[in-house]
Amino acid sequence: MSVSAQLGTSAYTNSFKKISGPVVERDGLIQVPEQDVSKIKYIEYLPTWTKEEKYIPLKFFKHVDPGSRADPEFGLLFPKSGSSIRKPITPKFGTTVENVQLSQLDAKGKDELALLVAQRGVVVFKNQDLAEKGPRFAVEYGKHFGPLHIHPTSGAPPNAPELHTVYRTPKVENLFEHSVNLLGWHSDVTYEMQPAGTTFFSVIQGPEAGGDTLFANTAEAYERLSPAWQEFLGGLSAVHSAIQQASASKNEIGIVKRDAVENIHPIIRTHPVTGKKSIFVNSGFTRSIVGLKSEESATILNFLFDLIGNSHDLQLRVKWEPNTVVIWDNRVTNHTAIFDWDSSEPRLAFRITPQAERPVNNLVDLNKEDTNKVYKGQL
Ligand SMILES: O=C(O)CCC(=O)C(=O)O
Ligand SMILES: [Fe+2]
Repeated sequence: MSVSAQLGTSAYTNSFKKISGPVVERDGLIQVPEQDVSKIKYIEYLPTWTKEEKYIPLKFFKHVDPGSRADPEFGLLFPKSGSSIRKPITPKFGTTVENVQLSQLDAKGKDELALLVAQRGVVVFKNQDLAEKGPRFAVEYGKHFGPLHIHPTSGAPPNAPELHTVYRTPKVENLFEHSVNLLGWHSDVTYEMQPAGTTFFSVIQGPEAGGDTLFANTAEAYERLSPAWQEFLGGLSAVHSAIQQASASKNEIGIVKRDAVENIHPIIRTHPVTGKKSIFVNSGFTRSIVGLKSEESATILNFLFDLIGNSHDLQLRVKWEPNTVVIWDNRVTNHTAIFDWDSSEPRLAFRITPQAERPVNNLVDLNKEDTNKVYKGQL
């Protein structure tokens, strides 16, 4: 197998049609076939595309993370006299929260939420009314956390292009025809200069069992490295690419809303709020290490993908129930969908994707457009 064939062949970037099923052109929109729509509870979240929808390249902006303004005592989320409760999912990673209604949080409550998510990596909220409030509410809600990313290829509700939807048709057959599993570990849109930070995801309809989402803690993955490797990797940066995702989408449904980009990010990034370091590579989008020979680069990246994807002792698994909303900090986690059900039950989810700062190794470089000076121009 060639070096390039070992990298970046994730289910996430390559198997849109296999996983999502066919789309048709109807009423001027590319969308799911009519017979599938009757099975869907919240049809306003179904993905749609138009060939005319085009966006100009994203521009740099300074990001002040809402978590940096938060009360570290969490007096609004978890008031001493209140009924809200939090339980860790694993000791260092993930928290489940009950008796907090996300839609009711004011600006200060949302700041606390950003801090909680930064500290715990993944936070699971049960019994939420976000889906019921509709796509536009979700969009307005998410803007507090950063400018919302419009995905270059994903489908979205017609009135909410900022949402990214994930849909699997009832009619996928022979899912494992070409691969023994469909795991696609990634963090979201890391090919952008400023990838996602505090990211919201809700599976609003899914199978009775299956379709869970796996998460890995990349801050903990960094802690597992020896000091020598921490130092070595701290001086390196990697190319993240949207090209495979865009070309798969172009071939399969003829859609690319924004030209594919590549960006270089430090392999070890530092979180602007917690100050913690994490490994910032993912098998979905990270292609090569700047300045290394191809075999060296592939060896290191495959080692890191393996550390993140196969260390079950730094991972957690979310089982979706109706009205669960999960928020992850995309800077300190990787995740993968799980396609393990072959019943005719569809699965429909939406994501709110606020962008955050340009990743930096050292916080002295925070919010400088030219942050990664030493790496620039080496694509
Ligand atoms: O469907 C899932 O469980 C995860 C999908 C995903 O990776 C995403 O929307 O960012
Ligand atoms: Fe994702």
